[in-house]
Amino acid sequence: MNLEISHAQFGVRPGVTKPIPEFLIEMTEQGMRDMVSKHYDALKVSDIKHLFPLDEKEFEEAKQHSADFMIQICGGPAYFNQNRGAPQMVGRHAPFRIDAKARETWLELYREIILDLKEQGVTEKSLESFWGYINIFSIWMVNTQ
Ligand code: HEM
Repeated sequence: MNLEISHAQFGVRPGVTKPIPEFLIEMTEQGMRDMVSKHYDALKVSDIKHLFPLDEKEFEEAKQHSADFMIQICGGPAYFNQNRGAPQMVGRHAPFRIDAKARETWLELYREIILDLKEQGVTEKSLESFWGYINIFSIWMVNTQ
C-alpha cells in the first residue's frame, strides 16, 4: 500500500481529489467517527499536542467537528456545513502555527490508523484514495515556514 507523504512546497496548493465513495461505504459513518477519534487521541499525546484543545469537552467537540467533515467530504451527509457552516479549512487552520513538521506528524498518526483499517478489511484501493486526499489537502493547511 502506498502511504507516502508528498513533499510540500510552502505556499503552493496542489489540486485535491476527494476520496472515492467506496471508502465511506466500507467504513460506515461510525467507523469514520472511530477513525477520527483514534487520530485525535494520538494527536493528544504527540509533539503537536499544544495545537489542540486542552479542555476535555472542547476536545470531544473537536473530534465531532472533524468527523463531521470527513464524513461529508467522503460523500456522506453535510454534517459539517449543518453544524459549523462553510468549511473554509485554510481559514479555520489559520490561527494555528502549522509547519511542514506538524503536517508530517499529523499524517504519520493517520498512517498508523490506516494500516490498522487494512487489517480490519477495508480495501487498499479505498484506503489509498483516502490517504491521497489527506496527503495533498494537508499541504494546504501548512501556514508557517
Ligand atoms: C496539516 C496538518 C493538520 C494539522 C496540524 C491540523 C490541526 C488542526 C487544529 C489545531 C485544529 C483546531 C482544533 C480542532 O478543532 O481540532 C483543526 C481543526 C480542524 N481540522 Fe485540522 N489540521 C491538519 C490538517 C487537516 C486536514 C487535512 C483536514 C481535512 C481533511 C483537517 C480538518 C479539520 C477540521 C474539519 C477541523 C475542525 C474545524 C472547525 O470545526 O472549526 N485538518 N485542525
